[in-house]
Amino acid sequence: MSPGKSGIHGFGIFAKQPHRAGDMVIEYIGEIVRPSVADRRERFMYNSLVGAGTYMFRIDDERVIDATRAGSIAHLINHSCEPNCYSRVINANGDDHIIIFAKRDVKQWEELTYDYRFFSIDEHLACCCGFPRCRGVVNDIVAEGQVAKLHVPHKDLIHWKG
Ligand SMILES: C[S@@+](CC[C@H](N)C(=O)[O-])C[C@H]1O[C@@H](n2cnc3c(N)ncnc32)[C@H](O)[C@@H]1O
Repeated sequence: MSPGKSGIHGFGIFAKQPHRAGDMVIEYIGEIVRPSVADRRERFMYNSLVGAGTYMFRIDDERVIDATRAGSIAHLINHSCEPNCYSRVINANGDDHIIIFAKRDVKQWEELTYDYRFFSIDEHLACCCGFPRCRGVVNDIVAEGQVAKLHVPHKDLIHWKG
């Protein structure tokens, strides 16, 4: 794998060798922190770095991998709504690992991508993947829709019957 200028955003990661569907491609490595720590770092430290993206991978509600200052080049993999890779949490000997697998056969020098399923009901990140089925945002709009249904606007409570 090799970093290079991406057609999607900034720098991305390109396959030096072809991969077969299902191959393990790379592990996403970094420092494991609580979501509150990741939020603070993003807001007060990383947002001020010129041209920096977000190098955070949310494992679950309690753990985020911060790959900004430590980790593998996997942190440069861009998002696509029609990706050639996907991520999975794999438990080995009691430790969780984020592994990026090939979703289909990947040709040499293709840019590697996965679906970030970025979750935020406050912030929408416009997607530049350029694929025909691009949903327009990097966000996971299905999950957001489910959470949004649980949020009843205050004005609706006046006539709310439960
Ligand atoms: C982990 S970085 C990926 C590497 C990034 N391209 C760079 O040069 O630093 C994640 C950031 O890249 C940008 N990004 C990745 N995929 C994107 C996409 N499909 N559309 C728009 N921005 C994207 C967003 O700013 C996101 O926060």
